[in-house]
Amino acid sequence: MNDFYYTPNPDVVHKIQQWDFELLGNKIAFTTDNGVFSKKRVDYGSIVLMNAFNISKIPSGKILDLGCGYGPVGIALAKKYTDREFDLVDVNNRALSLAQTNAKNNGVDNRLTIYNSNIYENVQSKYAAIVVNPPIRAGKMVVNTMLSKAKNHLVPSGTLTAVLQKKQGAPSAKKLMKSTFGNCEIIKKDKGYYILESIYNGDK
Ligand SMILES: C[S@@+](CC[C@H](N)C(=O)[O-])C[C@H]1O[C@@H](n2cnc3c(N)ncnc32)[C@H](O)[C@@H]1O
Repeated sequence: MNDFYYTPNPDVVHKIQQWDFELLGNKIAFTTDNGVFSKKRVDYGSIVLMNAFNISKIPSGKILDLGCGYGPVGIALAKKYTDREFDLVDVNNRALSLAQTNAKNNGVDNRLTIYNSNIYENVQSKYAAIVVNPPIRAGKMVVNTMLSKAKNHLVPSGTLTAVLQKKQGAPSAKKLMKSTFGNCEIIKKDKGYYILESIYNGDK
């Protein structure tokens, strides 16, 4: 049996929970279950990430919520920024099915596309922004690939915005993002969570 939230099909008995949570000024109804990340409340790092995300800095186009879990980041951003479309991807099918339910129950499913992808494996589009709260427990290879390959999935001037705790590798993630993109800023620090942001300036 495994209840690892970062596997395709967590083998753990279902325990559906429903609760409301205020994000970016909107009350959002969530359904969660065992076998998904942060099932009892929205993760604090994800809240810091969505609060720091600055829509006015990004070009026009779709936004990718990478490792969406049951959907808090993508759904909260979609509720707030009603002229944008979003793709939500995750490797965990249970999380994806909850994200679909949550998108529908909060009236944003018409602007969200939710699908399975192991990192960027099934990601075809280029995005105005990628937001990610990476799965530290899945290991460095997964986290580093999410950060370093983001470049291939952004339009010029698009941004990668990531949240990591200082103690879980934010400084080395910053170095990796800087070496990949040529730039990386810490745009927010809150209770040990760092929000790192890089801009894709196009390949010259
Ligand atoms: C830290 S959680 C964040 C979840 C969600 N964004 C949130 O705010 O609650 C990281 C997510 O990455 C997903 N993940 C793990 N490995 C992955 C992979 N190889 N490809 C895509 N997603 C993955 C996990 O299933 C998990 O939902």
